[in-house]
Amino acid sequence: MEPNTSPPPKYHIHRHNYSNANHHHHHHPHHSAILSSNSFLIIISSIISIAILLAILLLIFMLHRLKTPSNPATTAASTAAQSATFIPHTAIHFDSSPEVKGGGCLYGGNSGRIPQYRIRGVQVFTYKDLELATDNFNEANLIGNGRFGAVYRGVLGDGAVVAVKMLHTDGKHRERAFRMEVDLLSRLHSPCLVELLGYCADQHHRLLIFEFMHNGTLHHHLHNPNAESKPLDWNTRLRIALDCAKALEFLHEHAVPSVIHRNFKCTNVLLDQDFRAKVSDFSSAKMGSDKINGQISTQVLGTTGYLAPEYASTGKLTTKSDVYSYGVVLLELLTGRVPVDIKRPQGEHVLVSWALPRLTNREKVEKMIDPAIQGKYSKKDLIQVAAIAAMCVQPEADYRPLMTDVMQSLVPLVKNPSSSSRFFK
Ligand SMILES: Nc1ncnc2c1ncn2[C@@H]1O[C@H](COP(=O)(O)OP(=O)(O)OP(=O)(O)O)[C@@H](O)[C@H]1O
Repeated sequence: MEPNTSPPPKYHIHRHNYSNANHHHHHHPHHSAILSSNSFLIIISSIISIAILLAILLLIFMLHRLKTPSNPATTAASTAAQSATFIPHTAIHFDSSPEVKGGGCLYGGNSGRIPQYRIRGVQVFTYKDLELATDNFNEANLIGNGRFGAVYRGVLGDGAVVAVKMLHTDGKHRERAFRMEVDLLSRLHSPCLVELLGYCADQHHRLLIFEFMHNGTLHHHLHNPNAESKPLDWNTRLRIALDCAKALEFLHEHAVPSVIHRNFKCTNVLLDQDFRAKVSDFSSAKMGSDKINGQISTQVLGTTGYLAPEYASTGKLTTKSDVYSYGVVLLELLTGRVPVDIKRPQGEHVLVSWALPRLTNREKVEKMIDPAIQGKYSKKDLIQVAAIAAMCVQPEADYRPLMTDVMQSLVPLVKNPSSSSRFFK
C-alpha cells in the first residue's frame, strides 16, 4: 500500500509549486498594492511626458508656420534676402518674368522646362563685398546716374574691374527693374549685350554688377566729347551701328519669347576698350509673351526723342518700337545731333522731323553729316546708311524693317568688323 500513501514526488512538486504561488498571492497583499500604484504612476507620468512632447512639437510647428509666408516666392526671396548666399548659380526661368507671373522667378522659380539659351550663373555678392569693391561707394568712384540708381566703378577681390549699379530704394519700380535685369541677363548672353556678372539682394539693398565698359556711353562720345575723346571715325560708327543691330536682332529674333528693349538710346550703348558696342539697361524691357494680337499694350516708358510715335500716343508696343529707337541712334551717329535740341533753329528741334525729308536726297544727306567727320566718310556708305535710317524712323510701324534686315544691310559696309581702329590718326 505504500505507493498509495506516499504521493509521487512529481505531484508534490506540482502541489508545492501551486501552493507557493497561492501562498505568494495570498500572503503578501501589500506588495501587490505597491506594485500597482507604481505602475499607475509610471503610466500617468508617461502620458504626461507624451502630452508635453506633443505640445512642444505643436508649438514648434505653429511657430514655423508663423514665420513662413504663404507665398512660396516670398519665402524664397526672403530667405535669399536674409542670407544673400542663396543659389550661387541662379537658374531663373525665362518665362517667369516678375511682371508676367507676379514674382517668384528670381530665386529659382524654374518650372523645369529646358531653356532655349545657355543659362550662365551670375554670382551673388554681399553688400559688404560691394562696399569693399567701391571703397564704401566713394564719390570718387561714381561714374553715372540713371533713373533707377547710381553706378560706381568697383574692383573685386580678384582684381576684376566692374560697374556696380545701386538701385534707388523706392519699392515697386526698383524691384521690377532689378528683377528684369537679373531675369533677362542671367539667361541671355550675346557679345553685344553688357554682361551681368552678379547681384546683391539683401533686406535693404538691390545692386547689379556688370562688366565694366571702359569707354562709357556712345552719348558721351557723340555729344559730350572731352579733350581726350577724339571724334569716332566713320568705320567705328558703322561698326557700333552693326553691333547694336546685332544686339536688338538677338533680343527680337533669338530670345524666346522675344524681348523688346523699350529704352534703346545712346546712353544705353556702352563702349568697351576697343570701342565695340554693347547694349545695356534692361530695366524697362518687355517680353513678347505679354503680347495680345501681336502687340503689347503698356504704360509708355522710354526716353523723349526715341519713342516710336504709335507707342508714344497709344502705348502699343512691338519690336518695331525698338527699330524706331534704333533709327534715331543711327541718325545721331550720322549727324552728331541729339534727338531733341530746342537750342537749334525752328524746324530743327526734333532730329527725326528734320532728318526724314533729307535722308533720301543725295545732296541734302551729305549736308547732314556730323561736322566732326566732314570729308572723312564714304559717300556711298552714307547714302545706304541714310536709307536704312529713313526706313527705321518712318511713322508706319509695319513698314519699318526687321532688325535682321538692318543687320544684313550693314554687314557689307563695315570694314574689318572685328578690328578696333577707332580714331582718326
Ligand atoms: N557697365 C558699365 N560700365 C561703365 N559705365 C557704366 C556701365 N553701366 C552704366 N555706366 C555709366 O553709368 C551711367 C548710368 O547708367 P544707367 O544705366 O543707370 O542710366 P542711363 O542709361 O544713363 O539712364 P536711364 O536709367 O534713364 O536709362 C551711364 O550713363 C554710364 O555712364
